[in-house]
Amino acid sequence: MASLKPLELRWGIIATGRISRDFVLDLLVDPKTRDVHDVSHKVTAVGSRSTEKAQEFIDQYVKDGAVKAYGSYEGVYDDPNVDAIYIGTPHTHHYTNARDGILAGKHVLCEKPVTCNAAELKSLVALAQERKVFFMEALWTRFQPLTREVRRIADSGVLGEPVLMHADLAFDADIENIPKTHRMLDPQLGGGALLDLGPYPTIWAIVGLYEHPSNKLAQPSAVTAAMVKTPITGVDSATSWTVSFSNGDFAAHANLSVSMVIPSNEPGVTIRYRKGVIKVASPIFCPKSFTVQYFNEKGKVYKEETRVYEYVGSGWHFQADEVARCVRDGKLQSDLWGWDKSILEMTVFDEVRRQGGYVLPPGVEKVQ
Ligand SMILES: NC(=O)C1=CN([C@@H]2O[C@H](COP(=O)(O)OP(=O)(O)OC[C@H]3O[C@@H](n4cnc5c(N)ncnc54)[C@H](OP(=O)(O)O)[C@@H]3O)[C@@H](O)[C@H]2O)C=CC1
Ligand SMILES: O=C1OC[C@@H](O)[C@H](O)[C@H]1O
Repeated sequence: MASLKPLELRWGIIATGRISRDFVLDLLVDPKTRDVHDVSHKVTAVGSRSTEKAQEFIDQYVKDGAVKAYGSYEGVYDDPNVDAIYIGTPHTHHYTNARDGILAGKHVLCEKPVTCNAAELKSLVALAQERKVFFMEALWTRFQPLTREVRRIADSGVLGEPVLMHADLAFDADIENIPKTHRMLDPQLGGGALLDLGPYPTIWAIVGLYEHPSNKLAQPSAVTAAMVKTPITGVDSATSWTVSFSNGDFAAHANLSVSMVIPSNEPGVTIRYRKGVIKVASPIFCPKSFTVQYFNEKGKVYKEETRVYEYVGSGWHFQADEVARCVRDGKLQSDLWGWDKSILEMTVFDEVRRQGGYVLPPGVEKVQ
């Protein structure tokens, strides 16, 4: 039997900031170390607002003289040796970068939050369909083996239906001491806790409740929210919101929260089912373990299991493998993190910002 050659996806990197570095370092990890044999990755171009920065990024991280350095993002969009672009710019640039990449015929993996609002996202989805390119938000947590296993256990029905869940993500962004132009503080860059950290509690609400078979992929029935704003620039320093699902006999709530002023990322995620609990360890964007408790008829824990995950790299490569497989198979969206999920996320964020009174400056939202 002829051996199948792995598909090698050729990546162009848009922007040379922190997350582009992290993503590229994971792209360079040998896929065989995570038992992946059907796809592989190659960085062929890096685009930055400055050619020097692009070259420095290549020299420091990619370490391959054949990689092309561009002093503009357009250079990467137009490079025939690039199959897919990875967008690592600040939130409010995602729409324009993704649109330009799609229009140039590239497949697109775009950092979270994929856009500033649901309208921008829907417009990109329509464009990706029209141009027949793959397009996905880089919600890396969804592709990690731990998350897939949580989903498998929940789907097996052994815990019964979920009823209530909590998911929280906090870190101290040192907002008193960073410049007001930092992406965490500047409203022009979509600053604040919700847009930066909110995708993570949301991914767990989607895995725990939206994707649960009993919900039948019904949209949330209600969203309630509260925001605390920092006087420094007016963006949210902490936000809490509840997403309710109610579909026939199924009713469940997700209590979600984020903060950029607390120096602790506990308590993580707790999904409470009728017959047990799943507790996912912090940090919830890349947890390394989770515990399942099984209840007897009296609601007492009769069995507890903890699973621990280890792999080479930092966890961003799993989403890259998904992109490569989807491109290989001619898919425009992922089955694991499809457009419906990003649209749900951005629609909830629009509503949370509406209730919290967080209006982005004029001109920031390119589609409304
Ligand atoms: N998945 C994850 O774990 C993480 C995701 N992120 C997401 O990635 C995105 C970028 O975050 P991060 O890497 O921390 O940000 P950085 O500020 O470190 O990098 C952003 C890069 O975008 C480019 N850029 C283009 N326009 C601007 C502008 N007006 N202001 C600042 N930078 C600009 C710059 O690259 P250049 O000069 O080369 O053009 C810059 O280096 C965010 O949307 C964030 O949500 C962030 C951290 C972790
Ligand atoms: O995606 C992210 O995850 C980790 C956080 O530290 C970071 O601010 C955020 O962008």
